[in-house]
Amino acid sequence: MTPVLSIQGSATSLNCLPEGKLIVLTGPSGVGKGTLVRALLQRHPELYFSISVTTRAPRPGEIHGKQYYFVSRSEFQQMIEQNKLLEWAEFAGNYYGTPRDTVLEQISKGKCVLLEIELEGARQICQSFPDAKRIFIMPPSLAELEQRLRGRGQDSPEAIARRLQRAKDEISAASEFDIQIVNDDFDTALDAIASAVFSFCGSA
Ligand SMILES: Nc1nc2c(ncn2[C@@H]2O[C@H](COP(=O)(O)OP(=O)(O)O)[C@@H](O)[C@H]2O)c(=O)[nH]1
Ligand SMILES: Nc1ncnc2c1ncn2[C@@H]1O[C@H](COP(=O)(O)OP(=O)(O)O)[C@@H](O)[C@H]1O
Repeated sequence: MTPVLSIQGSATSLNCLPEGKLIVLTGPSGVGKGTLVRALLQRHPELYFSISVTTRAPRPGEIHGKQYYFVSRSEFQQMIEQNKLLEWAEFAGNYYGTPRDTVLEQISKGKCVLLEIELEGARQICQSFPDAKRIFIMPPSLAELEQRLRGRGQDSPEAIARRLQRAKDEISAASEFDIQIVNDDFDTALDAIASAVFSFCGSA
C-alpha cells in the first residue's frame, strides 16, 4: 500500500479548523507517548483523544475500541478505499490510521482533539491541517529509549529492533515540529505538554 493524502470532501472545508483545535503528538516508539497521553487525559477529560485503527495484533490487556480498533489488513484496505481515514501509515510491519468522521465531528463541535501518531502520519496531517499544533516527544537518549522498550516487555526482540531502527529517522525530524519536549522526568514532561496544549486550545 502506498501512503496517499486522502483529504477530500468535508475535510477540505475544515482545514482551517474554524471550530476546534487539532494537536498532533509524535515521537519514537517507547518514548512514553502513550503513558503521557493517558495521564493528560486523566487530568483533562475534556480533551478528545482519537482512537486509531490498526492491523497490529492486540497486546495482552488491550481492548478493541479502547487502545485501538483492531482490524484485518483487508478491512484496513477497505477503509482506505472508502476514504474513511484522515491519514494512515505503515509502521514496523503494521498499518495505522486515524478515523476521519469522528475526528472531524469533534473538531466541528469545538473540541480540542489529540492525535498520537507516528511521523509519516503527522506529516500528512500537518500538510492538510497547517493550523494543527505539532508536538514532538524526545527521549533523553537512544540508550534510555531501548531500555524503555525492553522494560515495557510488550514487543518481540524483532519488533523492538524495528522500532529502534525507525527511531533514529524520527528523532532527526524533531525540528519539523512546533515544540520538542524531552520525556526524562515524567512529571516535568507532562506539565510541559499540558502547558503547550492549553496555551493552544485555551481552557478546552
Ligand atoms: N500514522 C499513524 N500512526 C499511528 C496511529 N496510531 C498510532 N500510531 C503510531 O504507531 C506507532 C506504533 O504504535 P504501537 O504499535 O501502539 O506501538 P508503541 O507506540 O510502541 O506502543 C506509534 O508511533 C504510534 O504513535 C495512527 O492512527 N496513524
Ligand atoms: N519519563 C519516563 N521515565 C521512565 N520511564 C518512562 C517514562 N515515561 C514512560 N516510561 C516508560 O517507558 C515505557 C514506554 O512508554 P509508552 O508510553 O508505552 O511509550 P510509547 O507510547 O511512546 O511507545 C513504559 O514502560 C513507560 O512506563
